[in-house]
Amino acid sequence: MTRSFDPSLEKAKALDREDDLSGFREEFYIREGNIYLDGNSLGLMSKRAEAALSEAVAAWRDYGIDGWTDGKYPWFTLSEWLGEKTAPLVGAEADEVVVTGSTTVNLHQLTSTFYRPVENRTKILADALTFPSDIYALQSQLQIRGLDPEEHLIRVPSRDGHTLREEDLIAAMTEEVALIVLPSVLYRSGQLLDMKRLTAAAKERGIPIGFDLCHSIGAIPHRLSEWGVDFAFWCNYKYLNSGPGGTGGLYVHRKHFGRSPGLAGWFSSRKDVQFDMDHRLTPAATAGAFQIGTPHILSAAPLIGSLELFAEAGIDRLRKKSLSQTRYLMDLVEHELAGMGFSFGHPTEDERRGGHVCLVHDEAVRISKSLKEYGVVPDFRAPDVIRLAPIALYTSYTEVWEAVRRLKKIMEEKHYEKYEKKRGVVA
Ligand SMILES: Cc1ncc(COP(=O)(O)O)c(C=O)c1O
Ligand SMILES: Nc1c(O)cccc1C(=O)C[C@H](N)C(=O)O
Repeated sequence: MTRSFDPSLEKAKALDREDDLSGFREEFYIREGNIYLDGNSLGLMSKRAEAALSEAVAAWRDYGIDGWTDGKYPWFTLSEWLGEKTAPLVGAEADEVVVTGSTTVNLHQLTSTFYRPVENRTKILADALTFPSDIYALQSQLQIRGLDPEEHLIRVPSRDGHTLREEDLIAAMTEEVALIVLPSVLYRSGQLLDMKRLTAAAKERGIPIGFDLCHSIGAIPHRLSEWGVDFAFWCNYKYLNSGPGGTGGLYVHRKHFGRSPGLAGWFSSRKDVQFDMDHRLTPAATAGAFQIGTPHILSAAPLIGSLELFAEAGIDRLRKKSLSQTRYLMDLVEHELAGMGFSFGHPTEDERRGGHVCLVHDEAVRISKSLKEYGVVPDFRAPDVIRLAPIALYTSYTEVWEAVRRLKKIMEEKHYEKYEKKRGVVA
């Protein structure tokens, strides 16, 4: 915290007045009186996403089967078209990205494609803090190949339970490692890993490396092609606001174009020969080759509208505001909640934080429930984390200020003590 920090409401209002992105808030449906700080779990609906979904439904109504080739967004090429529009967000070329599948399915696809165990090089390198779905996917990939995950899946431990050290990850990149899969931003603590450094280290050792971008896409800029990242995968329903279960995305560096997909299907095909229906697959010479079956058009459609907003706002401006808002939130926490048992789960430097603030507290589960009753939507992640995500497209500084005011009241009045120390079904 700087000495000159001003915790007043007037300051929050002034920050809103100076904010050149504040107009984007009008694009979203925001529940009156509710402070939504959970856009890193499920982003809010924008009017453009809603319109794009309605347009897709109308195309189905109006064109029937011809919707595959006719209408404003022909379905046959929608996945590639959306990939092209997503590419600037991940720092890739247009044909290195495709919108398809889900995070977990895309990880299965990319592991099936890039994991090539040979002789003593059989291990997959991951970490102890990653999202469980990634671990389950990697464990099952090993099992399919008759390898014991206990022996072949390395999970680099955390020294403090919240963060990872790049040097520990690099030290684990041994000659036994055949594949590396890491998160860009850790889902619980919000730590941002140094993807450039990790990729360079993996390349030096000849190990393919991929990243789970669920908690960074739409929140921070990436330079995947330039860094030489081999592959990446993500969901579009968090910062990209594409709706619950919205179609995910993947990136494959162009040096791998021409590789056969580990999990093939007829949508892996080169478009011009797909309807020849030949039993020999001719994979697309782009990231499109890593699709499997018919695209989920209605689940992808909201992204058409969402990506327009990102093109207009620009990811660099969004990151700048996000850093300013998370810094403001951290300053308020330090100033207003000192001595109340809170600490930050992530490093505090800008270049090592993603888009959310991770508050660690022994009473996290009860405080989270209390916050919800007070109209602030956080999420709780067991055992002791409260995640708070101001979203640059729609959260105001005044809301951040008000959320901390309510949190302070909850702590002062010990309002959380009325709740059971037990998480909800979807926490
Ligand atoms: C980092 C991370 N990886 C994977 C997933 C799983 O994504 P999905 O359920 O869309 O496959 C999530 C969120 O659920 C996540 O946050
Ligand atoms: N995908 C989710 C869902 O279907 C229900 C509740 C939460 C989620 C999430 O996305 C959780 C999220 N991956 C996380 O960062 O914890």
